[in-house]
Amino acid sequence: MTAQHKQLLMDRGFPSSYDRSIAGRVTATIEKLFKGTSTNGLHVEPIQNCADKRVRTARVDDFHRMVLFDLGSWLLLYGVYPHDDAYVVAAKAYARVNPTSGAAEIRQSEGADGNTRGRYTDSELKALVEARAAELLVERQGSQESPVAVEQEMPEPAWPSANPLADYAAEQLTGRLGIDGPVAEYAVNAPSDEELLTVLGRVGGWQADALMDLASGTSLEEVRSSYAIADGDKSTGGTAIGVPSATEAVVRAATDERAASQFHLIEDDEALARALTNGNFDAWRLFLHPDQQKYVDKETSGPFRLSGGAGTGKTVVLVHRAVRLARQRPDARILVVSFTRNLVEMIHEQIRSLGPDVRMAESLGRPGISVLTLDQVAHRVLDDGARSGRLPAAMEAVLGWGIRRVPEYRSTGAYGASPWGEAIEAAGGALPENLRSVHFFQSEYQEVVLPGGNTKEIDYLRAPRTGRGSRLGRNQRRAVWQAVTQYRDDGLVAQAIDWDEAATVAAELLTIEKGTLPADHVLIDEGQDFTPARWLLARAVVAEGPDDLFIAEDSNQRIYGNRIVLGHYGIRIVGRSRRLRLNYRTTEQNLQLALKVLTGGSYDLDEAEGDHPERPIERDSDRYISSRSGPRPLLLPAPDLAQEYGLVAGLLKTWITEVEEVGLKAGTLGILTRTKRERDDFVRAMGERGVAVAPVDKQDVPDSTPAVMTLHRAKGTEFSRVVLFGVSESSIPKFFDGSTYDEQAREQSGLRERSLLYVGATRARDMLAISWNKEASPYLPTVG
Ligand SMILES: Nc1ncnc2c1ncn2[C@@H]1O[C@H](COP(=O)(O)OP(=O)(O)OP(=O)(O)O)[C@@H](O)[C@H]1O
Repeated sequence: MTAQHKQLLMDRGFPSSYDRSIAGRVTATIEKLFKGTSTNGLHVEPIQNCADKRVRTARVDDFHRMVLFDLGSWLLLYGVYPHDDAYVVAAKAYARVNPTSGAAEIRQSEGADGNTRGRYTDSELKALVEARAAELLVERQGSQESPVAVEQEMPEPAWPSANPLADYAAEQLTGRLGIDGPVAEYAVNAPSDEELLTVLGRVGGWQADALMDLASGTSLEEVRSSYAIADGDKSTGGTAIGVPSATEAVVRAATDERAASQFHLIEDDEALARALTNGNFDAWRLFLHPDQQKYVDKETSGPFRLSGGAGTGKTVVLVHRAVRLARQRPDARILVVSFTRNLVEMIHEQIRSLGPDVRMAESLGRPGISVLTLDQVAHRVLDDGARSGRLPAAMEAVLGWGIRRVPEYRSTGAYGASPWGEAIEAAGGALPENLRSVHFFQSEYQEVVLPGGNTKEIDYLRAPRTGRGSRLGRNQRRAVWQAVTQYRDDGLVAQAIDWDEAATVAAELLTIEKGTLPADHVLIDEGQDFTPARWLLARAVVAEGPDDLFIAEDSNQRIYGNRIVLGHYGIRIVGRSRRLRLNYRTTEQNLQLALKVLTGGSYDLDEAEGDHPERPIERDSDRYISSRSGPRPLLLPAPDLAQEYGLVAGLLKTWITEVEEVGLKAGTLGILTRTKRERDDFVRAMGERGVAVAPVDKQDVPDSTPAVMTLHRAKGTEFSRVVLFGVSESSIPKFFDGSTYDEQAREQSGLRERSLLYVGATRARDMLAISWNKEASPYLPTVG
């Protein structure tokens, strides 16, 4: 490599250091830097009296300069700043290797007072620790003076919670991990989790990441193995705080693969083009958390389940994994599945943006990546089955009747007119009144009859009903079967099947065809919401073996259907189940409120799978945590609906102005309601108050108008700011007629309602407001 041609290292903070409006000029500058620092118009200059003599600034435009480090054949891009700030940053920034962990870090030295990108300087950190030490002294003296604690029963507030690092000693963090002395001191003494995370947000870099991982329950040794590059006794070339390290040591540390979450390598034009898809360097494409990277790369011996709370980057991992597989195995048929067409479109776009070079399949079963819902997969399999002539036999095996062409599809519509409504009449009087419910029949059919392959009464009479609530006697089972027979007869007359039947028939077809299956690797997002029939299909589209099924799911976000056990449908994940814990989307304040909504619900599936995850989530030390801090959620109680509309209309007017001021569009605001009717009423009420908002159903979210949608539609989406509207006692939980047909159904409906609120509260990146009228929903935590 000649001195003329440079390779680039991009610091993780680089993409967020400048406004997107100058993205084009930043890219042009980087392209020139690639060709060499002496390229025309760059004016790459060293700085006088700087902390690190390798620092340079380069011209981006008349108003902005880039700060970078010239590290021989590598240029390390640090950030882009307004002209004057750039000089302040450049004078104080230095590149150093941490002597304990061996990790590279760019810091700003003592005394910097300009643009620090929101990060602490070395001297500010010292001051912070001294202030906390003084506070602690006062607290200790105070507690000695008044040792009598007043015992009082207090409702548990949403925040703040105890500092999760309080049990560590500062020396452990410094000695084992290489955390700076002042950061370690503060971390173990922080008054609460909220303050700890706010401070870590300003510490930034690998040190903040490592401490957040510790705070979410990862062990010290695991954290060390994620971030530490130090290799036995070999010298890291590290230096003390304030002292730049040798170029060779910095380059070695920053280009090590364990530094990939902090520095992105751009070695050639192709890598630059990839990094820059859509004209932007998106963090989710360039800087994966070490755990995310692990699950992108992991070669599994069979089905693998990746759990993780909302916003932990499950979809991001899935998208990276699909692209990684497609690059490594260009002829492989990779099927990526999500729950709705909207989500499928979103994932499709993300795959295109991460891997513009990878092959998208022309159709299911062809080489490349297909992104589909499982219902689309079922339809295509049925279509093939109709062409090969095997469809009637497969339908016969599942339903007891079959036809040669692909039947119509009918909705089972538990909330509207359902074909089950009439079929139930056929059950006669043997069933108790509470079980004469569309909801009961729908779930009995989905969870027992279809996956059990029941086509005759005798099959159903003997069928295990594991996991179902009410026990049924023989006569009651007979009555249920009468209704099932009627339901199927009605289907035959209409030549129509429902989507669960379609999935079961498709699974049957794939099993009896014995030909080539349509996929080599299947990656499933939103796994918590699929019914047994969809799992049977997912299992059937790919042969058992390495990397066959990769399932991302969050049982806390189950908002359809009931809890199920994958092992019952041939998907054995025992020993292959892991969890992501760091939330990238939601601020810690919003996340903690969302998690409190779940309190009281029992969601964990691992036990049911017979699995022993590396750490069950119930353990105290184990928790989801957010990498970002922000304002606490805004609570808007109102005495009646009209005033609730008024409050939210006022808030939206302010928010629209505020987001537009920072260059965002009003379409980044979301208002979420419990029902479609509440959504439509809301749109009308805002219109009357002069606030234009757009109802969103199947269509895309609008660009320049706040979007109003149901909590169900909001699954998988995100907004900069969110209003949860109508979180009133009268709206949430909402138990529809017949949905709570027995004790267990009631409990599961309650969990789904909690999950809906959790999903809603975790859609906001920056701000969350919650409004209600009269009494608040009982699921809303006490907020203190
Ligand atoms: N390594 C990362 N760096 C920066 N941003 C990230 C990273 N990983 C994820 N994100 C961002 O966090 C947000 C949530 O990611 P994603 O949608 O993949 O999470 P999820 O676990 O699938 O969420 P949910 O279950 O709530 O739908 C997205 O905006 C994504 O771009």
